[in-house]
Amino acid sequence: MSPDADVIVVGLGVAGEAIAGKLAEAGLSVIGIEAELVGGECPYWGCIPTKMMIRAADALAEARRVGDLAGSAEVHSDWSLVAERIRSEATDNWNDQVAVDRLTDKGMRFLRGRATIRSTTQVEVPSVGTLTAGQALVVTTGTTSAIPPIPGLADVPYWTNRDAVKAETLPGELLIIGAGAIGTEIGQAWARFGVKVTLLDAADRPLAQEEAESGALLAEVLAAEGIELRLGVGIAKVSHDDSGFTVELADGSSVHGEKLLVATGRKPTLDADTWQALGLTGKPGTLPTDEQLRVGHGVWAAGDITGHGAFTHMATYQADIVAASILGEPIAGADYRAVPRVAFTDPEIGAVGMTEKQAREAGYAVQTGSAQLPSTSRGWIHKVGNAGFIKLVADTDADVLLGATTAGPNGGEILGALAVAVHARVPISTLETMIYAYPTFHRGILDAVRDLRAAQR
Ligand SMILES: Cc1cc2nc3c(=O)[nH]c(=O)nc-3n(C[C@H](O)[C@H](O)[C@H](O)COP(=O)(O)OP(=O)(O)OC[C@H]3O[C@@H](n4cnc5c(N)ncnc54)[C@H](O)[C@@H]3O)c2cc1C
Ligand SMILES: NC(=O)c1ccc[n+]([C@@H]2O[C@H](COP(=O)([O-])OP(=O)(O)OC[C@H]3O[C@@H](n4cnc5c(N)ncnc54)[C@H](O)[C@@H]3O)[C@@H](O)[C@H]2O)c1
Repeated sequence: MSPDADVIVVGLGVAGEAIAGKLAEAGLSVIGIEAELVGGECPYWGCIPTKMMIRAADALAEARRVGDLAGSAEVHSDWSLVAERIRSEATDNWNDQVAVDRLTDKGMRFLRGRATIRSTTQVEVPSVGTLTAGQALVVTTGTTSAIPPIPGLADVPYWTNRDAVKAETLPGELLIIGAGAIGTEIGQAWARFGVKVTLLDAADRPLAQEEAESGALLAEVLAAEGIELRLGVGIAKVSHDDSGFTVELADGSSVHGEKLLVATGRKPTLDADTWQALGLTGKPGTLPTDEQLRVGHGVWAAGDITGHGAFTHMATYQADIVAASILGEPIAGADYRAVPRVAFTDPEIGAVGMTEKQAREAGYAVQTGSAQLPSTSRGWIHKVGNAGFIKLVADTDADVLLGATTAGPNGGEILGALAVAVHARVPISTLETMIYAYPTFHRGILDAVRDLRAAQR
């Protein structure tokens, strides 16, 4: 029996859309299957709409800083502008026709439906039947919200990021379980629009995977903006009645609020049958891949499902490798040493590579150096809203950086320089002797390098 296509791509989110488009453009016959919306989580319920919220919330915060710097400003927030922008500009009212057309114009055959992977070459699609790939099966099915097994939670009408992104009006109060990237970004943005936000996390600080200093700084800033933080305490029970949600904590206290957002991480989308169909053993989880993103013979994966960081830039990075690998083109294998992360809070928390703890646990000879932004020229000029720091994590044997954090105004942009340094293993002696423009925030890197050198002496 002849195959139905050279390549079948299951899941047309960020990674699948990029791979299917590249392969179709290169002349392969490609079938792409999507259960929901082509583009996936990022454009419709993730990165883009939440960053529109943050852009608006940051404008409110800056306007409120006028009193300290330039006179006075009366600020009135109006969420309807944000909701309308998300609906019309970001998501086209959650309609993916433009994205579908972009792919079909490249020659891809599009199928809407939830595919079931039957083997390393065969996929079943409702009302279509079984399809066979001749050359490659690409699994790009992403992740969904992980809902923890907290007693009572499954029985209450909690929100995930999807409900928050679709909100036409804001509640008076929002409880958020999870002070990670989603919880802190949405929590701060909504608080700036007047919502009384409570952030709950079992970990003792926000962004618990990042440097301890990042969490401490963010906790201080969020508290100063009126957000209640209940950190380092587990959640015993959740209940809901006409007056809203009650979250009972393990220390015996409780909090009450109108809406409850659960932002406790993501989980991979593959069940046990799919896992077996792909020839894998053990418990289903994220897909194990080699450096060309191969899961096994004729099967590739990319994006969140590979477990190398749930970021759009990871999905697109891996997509390029998958497309080249299938086309037999030369490309460097995946390298995860310098994965950049940015929490788009204010201050932005940028980070790349290893944290100090990770570097020490990996056995490197570690030395750190840091600079506080308010003590730099630009930070001092900036004044209100200048909280932040730059922290470098060095391998003193090799004299290169293993990781870095850039917290502060434009922290995610300043990160760029240090992402290059970690990725390209730029010698610290080079970072020490290059010229940094004055007075920029990134000039703080030089202060942090000098602090590192002083600690080495
Ligand atoms: C609130 C939020 C904010 C975020 N902000 C950022 C950010 O600022 N920066 C950043 O880099 N990342 C951000 N992310 C993460 C980013 O959205 C993801 O890393 C990215 O979407 C991953 O792309 P993907 O293709 O792996 O998966 P997805 O985008 O999840 O796409 C997977 C697709 O596969 C489809 N699918 C699944 N199973 C099947 C099946 N059996 N058959 C057919 N189709 C199927 C799904 O419907 C989905 O469309 C954010 C995420 C969230 C939730
Ligand atoms: N700016 C960005 O790039 C961005 C923004 C949003 C989301 N994302 C991606 O989406 C992923 C998911 O975001 P997220 O914020 O849901 O996850 P996360 O992993 O960043 O944070 C989850 C938080 O929930 C807490 N938690 C887990 N179970 C808990 C429980 N039972 N009780 C109390 N607290 C609990 C954890 O301690 C953690 O702090 C992120 O890891 C990131 O990859 C990226």
